[in-house]
Amino acid sequence: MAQIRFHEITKKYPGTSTPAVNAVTFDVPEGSTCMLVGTSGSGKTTLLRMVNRLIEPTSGEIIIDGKNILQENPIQLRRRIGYVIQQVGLFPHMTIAENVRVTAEIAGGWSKEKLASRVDELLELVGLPAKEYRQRFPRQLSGGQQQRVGLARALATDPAILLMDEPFGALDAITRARMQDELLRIQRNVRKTILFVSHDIEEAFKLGNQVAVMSEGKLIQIGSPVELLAQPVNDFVRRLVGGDNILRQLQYLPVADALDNRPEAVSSAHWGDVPTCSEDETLLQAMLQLLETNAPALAVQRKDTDNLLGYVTLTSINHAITRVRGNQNVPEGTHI
Ligand SMILES: Nc1ncnc2c1ncn2[C@@H]1O[C@H](COP(=O)(O)OP(=O)(O)OP(=O)(O)O)[C@@H](O)[C@H]1O
Repeated sequence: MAQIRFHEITKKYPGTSTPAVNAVTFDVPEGSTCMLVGTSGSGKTTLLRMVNRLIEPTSGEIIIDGKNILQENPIQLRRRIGYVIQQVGLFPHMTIAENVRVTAEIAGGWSKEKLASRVDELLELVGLPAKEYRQRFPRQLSGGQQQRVGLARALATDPAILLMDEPFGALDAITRARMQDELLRIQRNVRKTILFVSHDIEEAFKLGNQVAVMSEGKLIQIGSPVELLAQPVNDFVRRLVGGDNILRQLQYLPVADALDNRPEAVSSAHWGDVPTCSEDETLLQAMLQLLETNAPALAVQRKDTDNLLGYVTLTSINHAITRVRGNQNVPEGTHI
């Protein structure tokens, strides 16, 4: 595993007047997934490709596990970094197994036997049973299956870091959702540090521990999905993350945001009788439970101890959403 640290990283392409990436500083903690979102041309791909030095920064530092990668040999660096893009680019005349194997072969350091079993293991990991798919050719696979091979190939050298640039962008919505679920499953097993460019805010919220919002080369805000929804730094972020979207707020905000200690809807005699829910449930889950049970309130319990934290009611949920929607703190001079 590895941590990625960007420090004042800047890229100015020759002949352009403004930097594509402008003094960006943030950390991607080890084993976590950071989603890069933002408008078209905001510098996401440029930032991503500086990590494996397909693009050389103009200034600043990228530190991986304490080392400035700009002082490393780029070829060796890329062995430690998997790279998945939308155009999978499989070799058409090679079988699936050969396509996966070739990356590890180029990287070197693997015996033939180890490689063969590694390929099978990787195909299984990405949901392609090796027996069935090993000998097929890329043209005999669907787009989603080809994308799985792309992911297996990126994982072939067991890199600590995965860079993913819109990997599921060309897939239909159902296949995309399935691939996202697969990635979450794989990530639970392999725990890579992932930097992932996406245009799809649902995808960013679903996959990201952190979401980094970029605009015009600058990092505007970075935080967990809930932080971005609840405390967007400006209108641009609020619009981008769908801060106006009540359903999304209900889906992501935790019940802890809507606690009411003594709701009027529950007389004190009945406080012990109301249904319970856990503090890590979302406002949407709580709301559905309230509607289904017709209860005046839910008692919110601490996840580990079952201790009572407070109550939620439809009114307190409504207040929480209203509070979030009114929470616009636009810093002076923020240009978007
Ligand atoms: N090789 C290049 N030479 C000059 N300018 C470039 C080059 N590559 C990218 N740019 C410019 O740098 C800026 C950032 O591009 P980049 O591809 O990183 O943005 P992005 O956020 O990934 O965009 P998109 O979401 O559309 O893929 C854009 O203004 C783009 O035109």
